[in-house]
Parts: sequence; C-alpha cells; structure tokens
Amino acid sequence: MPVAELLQRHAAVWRRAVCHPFLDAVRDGTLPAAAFDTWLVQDARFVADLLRFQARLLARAPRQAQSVLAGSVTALVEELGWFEQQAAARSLDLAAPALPATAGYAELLDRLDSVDVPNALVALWTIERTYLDAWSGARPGAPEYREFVEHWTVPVFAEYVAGLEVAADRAGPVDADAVFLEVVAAEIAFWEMAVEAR
Ligand SMILES: Cc1ncc(CO)c(N)n1
Repeated sequence: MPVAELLQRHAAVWRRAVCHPFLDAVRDGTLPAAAFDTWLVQDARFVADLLRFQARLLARAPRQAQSVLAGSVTALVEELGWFEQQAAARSLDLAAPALPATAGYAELLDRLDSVDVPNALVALWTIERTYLDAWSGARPGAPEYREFVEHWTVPVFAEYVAGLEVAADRAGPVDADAVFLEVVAAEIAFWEMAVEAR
C-alpha cells in the first residue's frame, strides 16, 4: 500500500493534525503570543530530538534512502540555528523544560529507534508531511507569523517530503497504520499543548 493512502484511510484524525485551531489562529492573527512562543520553544526541542532520531535512522537506512536522509540531517542542523535566531529575536529561553507533549514525543522517537526501517521511514514521512500540510493550510499567515508559514511551505521542503514518501514506498510494503496513528496523535497533542499555554 502506498503510504499516501494512509491519509485517506485515517482522514478524520489526519484533519485534526493539519487543520488545528492553532493553525487557524496563525492564519487570522488571533493566536496569543504566549501560545506561539510556547510552540516555538517546544518545537526547537522537538527538532533537536528529531535530529537524533534521524541520524540514527540514516545509520541503518537502506542504500536508496541514504541520500534523502543525509541531506535532511544537515538541514535539521541548520534549522536548529534558525530556531536559535528566532528565539533570540523574541527573547525566549530555549533551555525551558520540555512540556509533557514534547517529552511524550521524544519518547515516541526513542521507541522508533527500535522499529524496523520501513516503519521508521513511514513515521518520519508522517512527521514532515504533517508540517507541510498544516502550515500550507495556514497560508499566507498573519504578518507576525508569516515567516514561519513560509518556512514550512517553501518548494524545497515540499520536495523533501516527496522524497521521503518515495523512500518509504520503496522500503515497504509495510502495515504502517499503527505507526502513522501514533505520530498523528503526537502531532495533535503538540498543537494542543501550544494553544493551552498561558
Ligand atoms: C511537532 C513537529 N512536527 C513536525 C515538525 C517538522 O519537522 C516539527 N518541526 N515539529
């Protein structure tokens, strides 16, 4: 089964991950700065966790997936620098502790280190596809958040997500519903954490 079919098979829960009220509020400018700042600090942590997961996945990836994964490891290192700049511009402390949703997501990433490579590739594709679709739906974004909307909607990011889809499809076939649903649940919990922040 091509991995893209997971989006239709689980359309209702997928919609909750990519059409969340957080994203509506980014689009119309009603998102409180505290919610956005919480998201930003927690997402910087998430990206650091994701980099660890991704580097380990690269180490055990089949030949066909090495190129897309190697490129994205470098991109994530640069992305961490981008988060540091954004946090500094907003005077945010990136050393703030992980909130439960972030810690839960980190645990999921740790567990994914020991699932087989085809399932791990589906998980990574799901993680990135969520951000592509979620931020695409928030376009163009309120002026104060526009830079972030643009960050996850540029063509090079869409191409990366398409490359992950190809790698996941080539590595399959796998019964990936469980891993897909776990990632989608973690993504929904992450948005929820941000909107609940004060
Ligand atoms: C929570 C979350 N999911 C996915 C991405 C995309 O890398 C991100 N930055 N944060």
